Amino acid sequence: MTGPRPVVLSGPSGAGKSTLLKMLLKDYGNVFGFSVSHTTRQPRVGEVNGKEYHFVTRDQMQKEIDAGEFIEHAEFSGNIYGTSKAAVQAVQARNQICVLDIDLQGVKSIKKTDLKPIYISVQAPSIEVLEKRLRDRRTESEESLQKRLNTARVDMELSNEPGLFDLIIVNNDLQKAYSELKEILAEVAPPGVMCDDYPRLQGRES
Ligand SMILES: Nc1nc2c(ncn2[C@@H]2O[C@H](COP(=O)(O)OP(=O)(O)O)[C@@H](O)[C@H]2O)c(=O)[nH]1
Ligand SMILES: Nc1ncnc2c1ncn2[C@@H]1O[C@H](COP(=O)(O)OP(=O)(O)O)[C@@H](O)[C@H]1O
Repeated sequence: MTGPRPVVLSGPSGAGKSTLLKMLLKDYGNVFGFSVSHTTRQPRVGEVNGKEYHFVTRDQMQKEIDAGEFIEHAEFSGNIYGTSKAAVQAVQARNQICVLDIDLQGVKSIKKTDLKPIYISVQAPSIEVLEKRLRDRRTESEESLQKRLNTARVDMELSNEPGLFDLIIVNNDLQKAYSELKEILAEVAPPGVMCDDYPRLQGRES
């Protein structure tokens, strides 16, 4: 793989990965590009096919996995999620730094590839806070919420494994978490880009 190192964001459902990613892409959307995963889960209200995910059926996804079109895939909370080769190539073709939002199984799979990203884990301050955030988000059924909380407990435990992540961001105060994210991304972004003035200079700040 050539070009700048990609970035992996992982961490429990509800920890704040999508929120931080949205902030990053709003401010630095010409520097970073999101790797749009495939999933068999149903779209949430407001989610657009091809933007947050490529929403596909299990049959369709399994066929593409069998055809070798995925870099990695995993079963999460009763659905398949996966990163296609095309998703990463699309970002790299735009000369952007590729950002992947994947679960812990995805992290372990990506570690076996030659992608060599920076690995960042986003964690909530506690399981209680995580549960409140997930409930307040109102995207999950009680069953899906419980599955996510169970997976989150495992994620919180395993993510502390030395060497697994380059950085663990505890997302308590959102602005502080975002600053920490920008600070580590300065290591992969072109010099000077991650300065606070960049979004304003690009006319990207609201
Ligand atoms: N392994 C893997 N995990 C993914 C991929 N895309 C999303 N995920 C993970 O799947 C989990 C569930 O995602 P989602 O259903 O969007 O729920 P949310 O994280 O609560 O917003 C999250 O932990 C994501 O990081 C992928 O392509 N591969
Ligand atoms: N620092 C924070 N403080 C309070 N609420 C937050 C914070 N970060 C994210 N949230 C909220 O928590 C919920 C889960 O965040 P989200 O970005 O969807 O998590 P993830 O993508 O990791 O599943 C969302 O409703 C979001 O608005």
